[in-house]
Amino acid sequence: MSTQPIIRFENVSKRFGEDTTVLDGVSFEMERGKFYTLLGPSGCGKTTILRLIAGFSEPSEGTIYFNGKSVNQTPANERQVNTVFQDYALFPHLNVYENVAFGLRIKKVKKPEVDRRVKEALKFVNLDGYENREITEMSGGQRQRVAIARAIINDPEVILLDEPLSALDLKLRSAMQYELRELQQRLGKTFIFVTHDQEEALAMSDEIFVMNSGQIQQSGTPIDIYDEPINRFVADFIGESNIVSGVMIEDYLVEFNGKRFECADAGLQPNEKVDIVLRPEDIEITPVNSGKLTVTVDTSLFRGVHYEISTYDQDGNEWLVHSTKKAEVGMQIGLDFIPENIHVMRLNESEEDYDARLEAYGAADED
Ligand SMILES: Nc1ncnc2c1ncn2[C@@H]1O[C@H](COP(=O)(O)OP(=O)(O)OP(=O)(O)O)[C@@H](O)[C@H]1O
Repeated sequence: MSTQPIIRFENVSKRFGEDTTVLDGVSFEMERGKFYTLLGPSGCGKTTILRLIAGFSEPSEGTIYFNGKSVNQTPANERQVNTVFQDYALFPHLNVYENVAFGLRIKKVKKPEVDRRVKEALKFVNLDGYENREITEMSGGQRQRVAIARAIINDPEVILLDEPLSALDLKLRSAMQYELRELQQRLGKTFIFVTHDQEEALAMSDEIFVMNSGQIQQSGTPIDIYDEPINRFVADFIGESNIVSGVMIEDYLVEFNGKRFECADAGLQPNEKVDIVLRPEDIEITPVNSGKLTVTVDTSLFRGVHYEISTYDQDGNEWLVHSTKKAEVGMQIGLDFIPENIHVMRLNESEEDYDARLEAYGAADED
């Protein structure tokens, strides 16, 4: 099997008119058989990337490759791609069988083969026996599965999913997250999933592309992105964080909150201004005299596994802590953290420079 990326974007931009740049020189590669998630706030360009891959839209600049060949001139119906839309775009006047068979009917596939493939696709999504049901009689989760059966029936190499879970209630949504992931692994196809829900992205993906304003800010495994965010935007978007400004005094020594702390980062300029991230679950509560910072407890909420404790320091900055220890509101406490959990971020570092620096200094591997 080919080892080249199944999809490659090379400097792809998308503009509408003179003033609207929706994608700005985006480059990435996607491997066969992986679950990718495009994650970012509303309007950052996620759907635009899906539309370009599907061939519903053309790049203003740059090249899109499938299996190493440019598809800039390839019409949508000749691409090895199928899309599951947010509202599933099922035909309400057709039953389950006819909805799933639709793509094969268009291709004039013979009846016995249509029968066989529809049955197979429905079995795959655990809907065998539902052939004659009307779409209007199916629940949200079942409709989702019909949409997936319809998407896989032509055996595409890539399946695009544009916020397919956003219409479902919370409980069904997490069940479907699990189901989709499991289905992708059974199928072994490349899935490209769009969401603005970071927990969903972390739970489901092999790789996440975090997007903002038409650019990919960072790509990597959920753990990489959570543990080593490249900048303030990614740190803030992926999970709750304490983010403060600081100064890198020298390799492995950083200053914030008026104090100096040992850290695991290196390869920056002496006295370079940086942003610091400390995750709430990486902070320990201690007595005042043994903490690295002294704070006052503002609120404390019990969240089942841990307390979510909001505190503030002498300058009024908030420090959020997740701890199994209880802390009384109004009390002064100490906060402790290990050097490896102080994440230092350069203010404007490109992903390539960032990756090269981590490789050179091994900061990511020390904990
Ligand atoms: N045909 C168009 N003409 C002008 N602007 C457009 C057009 N299509 C999309 N846009 C703009 O492109 C930007 C990106 O849109 P896109 O749908 O890719 O975002 P998104 O990240 O998928 O957002 P959401 O999560 O809200 O769906 C938006 O600001 C949108 O208004």
